[in-house]
Amino acid sequence: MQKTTHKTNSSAEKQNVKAILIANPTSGSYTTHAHQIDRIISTLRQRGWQAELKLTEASGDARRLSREAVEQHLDVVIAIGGDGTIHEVIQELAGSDTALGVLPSGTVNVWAREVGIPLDLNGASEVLLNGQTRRIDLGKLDDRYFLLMVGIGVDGEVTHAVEKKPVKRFGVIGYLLVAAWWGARYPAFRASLRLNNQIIKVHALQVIIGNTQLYGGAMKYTWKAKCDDGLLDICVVRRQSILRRLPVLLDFLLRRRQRRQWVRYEVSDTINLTTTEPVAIQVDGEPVGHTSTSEEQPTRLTVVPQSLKVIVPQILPEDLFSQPPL
Ligand SMILES: Nc1ncnc2c1ncn2[C@@H]1O[C@H](COP(=O)(O)OP(=O)(O)OP(=O)(O)O)[C@@H](O)[C@H]1O
Repeated sequence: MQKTTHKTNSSAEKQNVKAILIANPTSGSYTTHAHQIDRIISTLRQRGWQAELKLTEASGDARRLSREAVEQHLDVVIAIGGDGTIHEVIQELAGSDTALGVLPSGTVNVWAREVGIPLDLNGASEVLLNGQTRRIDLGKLDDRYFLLMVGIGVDGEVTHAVEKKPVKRFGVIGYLLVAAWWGARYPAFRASLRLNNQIIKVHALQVIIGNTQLYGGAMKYTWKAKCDDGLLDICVVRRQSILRRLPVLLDFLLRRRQRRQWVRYEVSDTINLTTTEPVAIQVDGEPVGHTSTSEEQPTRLTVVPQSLKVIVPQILPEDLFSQPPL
């Protein structure tokens, strides 16, 4: 991966930082990391941070604690969990001056992988102390913010199915089994997307609308996306016969150039989407209902430029950011 370096004078800035660490104890690898967290908090305090740890007890707690952090004008909310916990936190950090920091302890940790935050917590805590702060865009699906992407179609169905079934407890393996089942039998859907300057009609297996590039920790559907350019990237995977689906998936997994032939790729800052039948949606990996079939009230996606402060490594993937450091 190509990398670029933007040095900022972060060590001077990062003293007297007021932070809360919000940990999801049910996230993928939390139990194996729990012992490290106390030591990391001690280190942060030694470096002049006011840092307090709170554990969530249920879904929704991370959002509530983040709202309180913004109200108290804290500098940083550190999410200890995966992309689902981050998804809750950004709902309240959006539009504020409170920055998102991450100690990744989820199953896949797409955001951490995307920007190069180390998956070992000591490495990730170094990023908190010596990283840089950037402002990035957030996408919005109706009233809900998203950091990574919205998926409509096969992955929406898979996310909804995993949520309902006991396979969730088998982690990535359970998810892959459900994905294989749905990937083979999913019928295509018809969608209409009204973008800035055009209306496109598609017959698709999958529509991905990305603020960032990485998908599922491995693939890139929206491979041209920049997280601070004021635009969303749209990748429509066209309908394929059942026999063709596996080779198409392999093209994406192996990031082969030829994957481009299977998709329609667009960019826009607004997308009004309708489908002929309701289609399942996932947002940052969370299941969130179905698409609208009504032209009068379409499913609406927008981008909110520069709405989230994030702490990221000094060395970033060069093709993910378009703006200079703060
Ligand atoms: N204490 C809790 N009990 C139950 N669910 C929780 C709790 N705290 C948060 N959650 C929910 O758990 C879900 C999954 O969390 P999270 O995404 O952090 O972990 P993960 O699924 O292991 O990681 P990833 O999304 O990176 O694969 C989220 O929807 C979040 O809202």
